[in-house]
Amino acid sequence: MPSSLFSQSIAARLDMKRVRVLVLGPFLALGLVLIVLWALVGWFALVYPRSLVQDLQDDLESVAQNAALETEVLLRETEGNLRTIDLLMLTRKPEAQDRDATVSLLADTMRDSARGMTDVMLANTDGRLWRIPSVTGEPYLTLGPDSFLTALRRPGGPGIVIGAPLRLREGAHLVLPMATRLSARAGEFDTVVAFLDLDGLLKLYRPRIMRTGMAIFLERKDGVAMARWPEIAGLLGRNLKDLRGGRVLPPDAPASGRFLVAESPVDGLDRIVAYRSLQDYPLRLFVSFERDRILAGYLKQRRVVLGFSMLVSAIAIGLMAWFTRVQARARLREAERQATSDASPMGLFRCDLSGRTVDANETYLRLLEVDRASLAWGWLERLPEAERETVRAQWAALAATGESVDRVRRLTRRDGGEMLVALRMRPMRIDGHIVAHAGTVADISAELAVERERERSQAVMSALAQSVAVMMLAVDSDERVLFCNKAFEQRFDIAHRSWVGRGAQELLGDRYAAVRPLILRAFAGEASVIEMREDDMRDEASRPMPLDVNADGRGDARYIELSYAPLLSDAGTIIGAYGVARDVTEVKQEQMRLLKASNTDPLTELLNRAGFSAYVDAALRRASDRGELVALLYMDLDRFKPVNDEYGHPVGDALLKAVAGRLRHALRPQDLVARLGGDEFAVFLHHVAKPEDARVVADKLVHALAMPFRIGALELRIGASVGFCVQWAREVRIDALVMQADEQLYRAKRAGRGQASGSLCAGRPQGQPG
Ligand SMILES: Nc1nc2c(ncn2[C@@H]2O[C@H](COP(=O)(O)OP(=O)(O)OP(=O)(O)O)[C@@H](O)[C@H]2O)c(=O)[nH]1
Repeated sequence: MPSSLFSQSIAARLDMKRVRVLVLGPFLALGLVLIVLWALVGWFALVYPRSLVQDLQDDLESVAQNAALETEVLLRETEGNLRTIDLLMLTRKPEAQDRDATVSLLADTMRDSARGMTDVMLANTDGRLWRIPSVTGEPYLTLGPDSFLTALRRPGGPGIVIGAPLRLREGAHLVLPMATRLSARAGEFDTVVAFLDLDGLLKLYRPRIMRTGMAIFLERKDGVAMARWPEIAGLLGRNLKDLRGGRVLPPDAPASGRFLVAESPVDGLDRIVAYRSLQDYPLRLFVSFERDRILAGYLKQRRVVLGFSMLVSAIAIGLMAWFTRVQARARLREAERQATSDASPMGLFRCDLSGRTVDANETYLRLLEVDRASLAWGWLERLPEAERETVRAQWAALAATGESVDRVRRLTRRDGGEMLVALRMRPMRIDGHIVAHAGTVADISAELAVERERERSQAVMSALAQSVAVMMLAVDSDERVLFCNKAFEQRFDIAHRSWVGRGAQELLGDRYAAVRPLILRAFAGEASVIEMREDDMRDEASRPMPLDVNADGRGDARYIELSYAPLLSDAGTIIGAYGVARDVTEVKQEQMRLLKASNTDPLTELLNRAGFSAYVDAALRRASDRGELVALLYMDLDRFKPVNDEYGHPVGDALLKAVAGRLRHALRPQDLVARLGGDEFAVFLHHVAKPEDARVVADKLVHALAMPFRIGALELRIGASVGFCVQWAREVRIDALVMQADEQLYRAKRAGRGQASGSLCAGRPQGQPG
């Protein structure tokens, strides 16, 4: 496997590991918390109660031991007292022992001073007991022959016996009898009995009861209840075996121990018990505690702990669900970021504060021909080897200072080709601290080539625009000047490039009004071309070039052709307008000269038939628009043919010229005069004030031509017949006018020549203003 692929797979594995840690980390942490929590809960639910019981049993055991010791001490003291009496009695006479003064003194002393001992008596074999001293001589108490004392008399029986609790008198405290055989019979007495005050014994126990629910119970090994605190009425003296569920430890049971009682026969409660056997007496001391009472506190705690644990678990599960959702969203965002980053036409990268690239998209890798394993400084391989270390040091310094980078670098491809790369980098800040850098890399080789090409073509275009004679102007959609060429600058006397940012109106001055409609049409997407006399551009509004009958195409008038078109962006949207203004005076003059030639009679330089027809058409339209009266006069020279015949055509031609001159002289400059052919002439009058004016003009012409003509040395007389008609321009067509005028001419000729005949129209037509 190639080393780069190998390290790439390691990098991928490391990346996956990082992702897994990030994804699973919170779940593992929460899972761990839950495991620890429930382990603690398990310990608390299963182990802790047992240890509670054990601790309690330890306590109970210690109480039992101490209480047993104290009981034993008390019993021993009592036994000691019994032995003392026994010894004393050995020294006394056997008669009337119960009244012996010394023994009585001793007994009294013991009653008063011995701990717990309330009385001492002597017993005979049939179970009757006498106090010491016996005041009455009568037995104080009768136990009967089968009392506990019988055990003393059994051969091999115990040296000392303890009887069941009894009352010496009705209503007196319970006492515990303890007896021993006298070493020597004293009369009928063979036994001395001491009575221990049970209350005194219980007083010993009471301080041991540390809490409610605790009990101390003294039991004789055969099962007889000897003492209990707290007291239970009717219990003492009874054998446990006789109670429900009662049970007695076997004689060979260990001297001490502990156990759980499911249900105590004494009070019917479940108890935890520790016991201790007295060493020298057949007694056991039980210390117990109500199981429910010790667990009550625990159970309350357990409810709290379980509730708390379930709450924590619910929160943890909720958190996990929330984490899952957050992570799903975050992963989706990350995947989206990754995909869009990879789809970006630009290389995107991030580098740390030491300048090492730590993340990049696919475009970056492809562009710089770097593989992910060598991401950190792989791009340096695109530089000449000699430069790499220097560039690396510079880059690291830039990254350390957090400087923004905007530069273009020339890099070498793996195949040896070159590319130009635009590099931009900016610091990433968190709370004002630079934590990393992010940037873009773009291959601008192609853009640069295009840009250079564009610059070149712009230079060419600009040079062309500056060198041509036509004026060029480009404005943006606010009519601010984007460009105007040298011809424009010169014509409008603007300093070079001083037009930058100025408004078209300011630049064009009084010509703006004429140009603006074209600019607006261009903004609307329409290209338009018009020709104007330059003088007219200064008028309020541009208007088409008027038909000037007398214009001869020469003179001072300059003509401009304006063409405007929309200025389009690369995207095809209109961003302004551009226009070209061309001086077309010479072309115009030539056009007018040709037009004039085609419309002019070369001999007389009057309009010919075609020219007359064209001009009359236009003049009639204009007159119609204005609601004017118009008149058409047809004229034929009288007796012209004889001049030709007599003096030749050149004289005839000269005469025709003279006629033309006289006609022009007789008419207003704006009246149209034409030679229709031969010796026929026509005159069109527009803006006739009243119909009769036409007759006046006709008569004036007849009169003008009746005057002799001087041609060279000749004086020639001819005349003219005129037919005319007058009509409201709005109501007549040209051919009708021609017909009428021709008819009237015919009439004038027939009437003897040298006169005018005409038809005048009726009054002003309806609806026509006066
Ligand atoms: N010199 C000259 N003569 C022309 C020209 N054109 C036409 N004519 C002549 O003009 C004459 C016109 O004829 P008419 O109108 O019958 O002659 P007229 O003598 O005026 O006759 P009335 O009109 O009846 O009086 C003809 O003899 C044509 O040859 C031209 O250009 N030059």
